[in-house]
Amino acid sequence: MTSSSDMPILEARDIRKSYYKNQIELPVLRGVDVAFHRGELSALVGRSGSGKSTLMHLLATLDQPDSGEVWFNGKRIDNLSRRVRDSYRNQDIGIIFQFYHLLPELTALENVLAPAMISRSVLGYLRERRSLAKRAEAMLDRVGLLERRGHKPSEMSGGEMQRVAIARSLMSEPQLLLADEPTGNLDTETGESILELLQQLNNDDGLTIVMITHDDAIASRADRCYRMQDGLLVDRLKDSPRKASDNANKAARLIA
Ligand SMILES: Nc1ncnc2c1ncn2[C@@H]1O[C@H](COP(=O)(O)OP(=O)(O)OP(=O)(O)O)[C@@H](O)[C@H]1O
Repeated sequence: MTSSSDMPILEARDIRKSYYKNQIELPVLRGVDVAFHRGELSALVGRSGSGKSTLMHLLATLDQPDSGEVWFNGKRIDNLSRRVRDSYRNQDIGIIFQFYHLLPELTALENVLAPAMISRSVLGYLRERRSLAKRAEAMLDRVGLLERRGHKPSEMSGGEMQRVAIARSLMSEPQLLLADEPTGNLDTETGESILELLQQLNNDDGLTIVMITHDDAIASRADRCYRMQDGLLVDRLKDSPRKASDNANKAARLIA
């Protein structure tokens, strides 16, 4: 029998996805099975065009597969209504991207607050605005950027913008962070500091992280690593089940 701690937090089952150009089918995912476990830092590594971002979009329910299933915490989520999928995305997962996706007119603090504002009614936001602002400051502090709270993206470095994006992704206390090439736009040293931050969030807070990268050296920092090639998962490169159970216990303690 599978105990709840063995159950993957996020799972893709036989996922297939094609794009069409001039009525010609381009199969991008050709039957992907992959399971990510609570408390682990996992990497999906593969060359450009292997289908990593497409898979991440499906795992995040930003798009739907042609066939196959996506499961989160033991529930199928790919076939839910748009509204329920949106709420999964807003509440249960955090997402960060290579190019940060910050709003240029807003300060760091306002960017961190933006999803909380958008997902609430005006009244709901006004009622909670003090505690939300406090939490946003705590998240900026967590990523080492509190003193930059009033800076706009144009006044920040790439590494700082990625930290703001990470702080924003943590606002809803997600169970899982999906990171698409989180260091892809950064120099080696800055990328290293972002990787260290992700490792801290994983080790210290028990946050489950799935990181997409084309870089083997970055992927080697993960506890578990899967290789994608031409729309298929071809290799499971390493496992670390002990870390998983340690972190699952840590996450359970945090929730309690
Ligand atoms: N909306 C789309 N329409 C048509 N083709 C697409 C679309 N999105 C992606 N593709 C194609 O699907 C394939 C896989 O793309 P995907 O972005 O998933 O790969 P990737 O491994 O993440 O690559 P990269 O590291 O360069 O982002 C590529 O050949 C790409 O050109």
